[in-house]
Amino acid sequence: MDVLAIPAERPKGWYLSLMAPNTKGPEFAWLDPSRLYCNSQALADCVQDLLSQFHSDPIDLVAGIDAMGFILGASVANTLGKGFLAIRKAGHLCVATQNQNYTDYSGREKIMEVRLDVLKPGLRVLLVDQWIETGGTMRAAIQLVEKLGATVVGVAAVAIENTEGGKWIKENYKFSHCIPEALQSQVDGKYLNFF
Ligand SMILES: O=P(O)(O)OC[C@H]1O[C@H](OP(=O)(O)OP(=O)(O)O)[C@H](O)[C@@H]1O
Ligand SMILES: Nc1ncnc2[nH]cnc12
Repeated sequence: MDVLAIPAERPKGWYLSLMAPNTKGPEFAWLDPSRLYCNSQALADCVQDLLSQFHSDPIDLVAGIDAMGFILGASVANTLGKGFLAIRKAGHLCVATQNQNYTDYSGREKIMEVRLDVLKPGLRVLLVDQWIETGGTMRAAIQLVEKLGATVVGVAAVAIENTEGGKWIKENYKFSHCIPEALQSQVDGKYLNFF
């Protein structure tokens, strides 16, 4: 595969075949989407797909989740001409933070944190992460934004699996993702036929 090649035709989600399956075992995520960020057209098309639901929504700030959500979130922010806020896994920020416990697809208890001096009532925030599997990580980020009084305009990720938590997000927030309807059942089954 030529990872950097830009095809002549670019149907919806064309870049998803750049993602690579887990070859290391169950303690890792089932997939690594990050190779699609290596292809500049793939990243640009992915960002446009994520923004397609939000063209009529005022957004003040994009927040991305540690770590891979930083890449996609910063790309979305840059495309929108807005700033970017990092939502961190605990233990890195040297300033006062709001913290939130959560459990993700690994089943491990984790803590996420955000600095106290950016989010405030009235601020409209678009939350971006690479992937939503159980939804635990995104739900914690939503809780952090809302605890500080800001508004979650919506949630964007390459994929939102139809898990209990993924469905909760879809039912309660405006959302966008990059998975064509015909591929969603493969994503939910954690196997893509193009691997
Ligand atoms: O919906 P969930 O089950 O909560 O899982 C989703 C989270 O897991 C992945 O990140 P991971 O913690 O693997 O870290 P990374 O971004 O550093 O790769 C992914 O990028 C989301 O942040
Ligand atoms: N990057 C990812 N790919 C697939 N499943 C995931 N679950 C959590 N992160 C994921």
